[in-house]
Parts: sequence; structure tokens; C-alpha cells
Amino acid sequence: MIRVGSGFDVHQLAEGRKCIIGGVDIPYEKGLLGHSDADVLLHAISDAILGALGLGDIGKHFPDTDAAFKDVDSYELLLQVWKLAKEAGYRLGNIDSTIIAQKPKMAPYIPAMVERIAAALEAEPSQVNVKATTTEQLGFTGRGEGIAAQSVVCLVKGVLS
Ligand SMILES: Nc1ccn([C@@H]2O[C@H](COP(=O)(O)O)[C@@H](O)[C@H]2O)c(=O)n1
Ligand SMILES: C[C@@]1(CO)OP(=O)(O)OP(=O)(O)OC[C@H]1O
Repeated sequence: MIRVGSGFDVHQLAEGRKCIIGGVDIPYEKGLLGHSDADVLLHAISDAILGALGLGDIGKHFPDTDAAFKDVDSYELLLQVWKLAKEAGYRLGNIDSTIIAQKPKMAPYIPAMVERIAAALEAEPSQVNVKATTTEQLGFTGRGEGIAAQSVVCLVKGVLS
């Protein structure tokens, strides 16, 4: 069986915050604001996995009103989401994701993101694709007010014929 899910997330850029994206700490003058570490890419991927499982979204599983998730490492949330996928008998088919950011330049950090995401999902790096795009200075991402990410995940159960 194959199940597909999609995820989308946005976080505001603010001074005095770390810029953690895809589990990688990116040096930048601003960082992402959220209840958690605001890792916009891992949130989009977590939502895509939960979507494929038909289990809602990360806000349902890890509410931003719960102090337990204040400044939580989103990699830990992704590990918990992946546990649900494994318990349901799924393995990763593939992921494709896009980070939408005018700045900073993501390309140098994408290989490390892919390695970390693949490790969390017990998959090969070749099963995980991460891309980046600007919005040509248009909109909130183009003005550098925030960063968005989207992801599509394919989960597989059993032997495919
Ligand atoms: N934050 C970003 C945005 C883009 N990239 C890379 O640059 C390429 C060109 O971006 P355009 O928006 O002009 O298409 C893009 O394909 C990415 O490889 C990036 O590294 N970081
Ligand atoms: C991850 C959670 C939980 O700490 O907080 P945020 O960092 O605010 O992220 P968001 O993508 O808005 O929603 C999910 C939240 O429940």
C-alpha cells in the first residue's frame, strides 16, 4: 500500500533566535520564531507524514499551548511522528521538500539536512530531496519577514507489485 501526505509551514524571522532548518543550525543574522525551535522544514515534513497516516497535524500531537514543547527540538518531534508511521507498518518511499526563503542561502546546508532527515526516517539520503527557492523578493518571504517550507511524503507498506 502507498499513502501520500503533504505539509506546509511558515515561521516568522526575528532577531535573537537561532535559524534551525532541516535540523541544521544555519548561521544568519535572524532566526525563526515559534513555540518550538520553529524548524519550518521539519514541521512541514512531520505534517506530511501525519497527513499520509491520516493522523492530523503536529499542532494536534504537540500543542503550542503545552509548556512541554516550549523551545523543543523539532527533530525530537519528527522522531516521535516517525514512530507512529513505523507502528502503523510504514517505511519511507520518498520525500520531496521545498524551503521558500529569500535569505539565507540554503544550498550549502542542504546535504546536512538530507543526512539528518534520512537518519530520523531510517532511510537512505537518496530517498530525501530538499530544494530551496526565493520568491524573487515578492511577498513576506521575499521581504525577509519569514520562511516557508512545503513537503510531500510517500509512505509504503508491504511488498509492492
Ligand atoms: N534561500 C535560498 C533560495 C534559493 N537557493 C538556491 O538558489 C537557486 C536559485 O533560486 P531562485 O529563487 O532564483 O530560483 C535555487 O534553485 C536554489 O538552489 C538557495 O540555496 N537558498
Ligand atoms: C511545533 C509547535 C509545538 O511546539 O509549535 P510551533 O513552533 O509554534 O510550530 P507550529 O508550526 O506553529 O505548530 C506546531 C506547534 O504545536
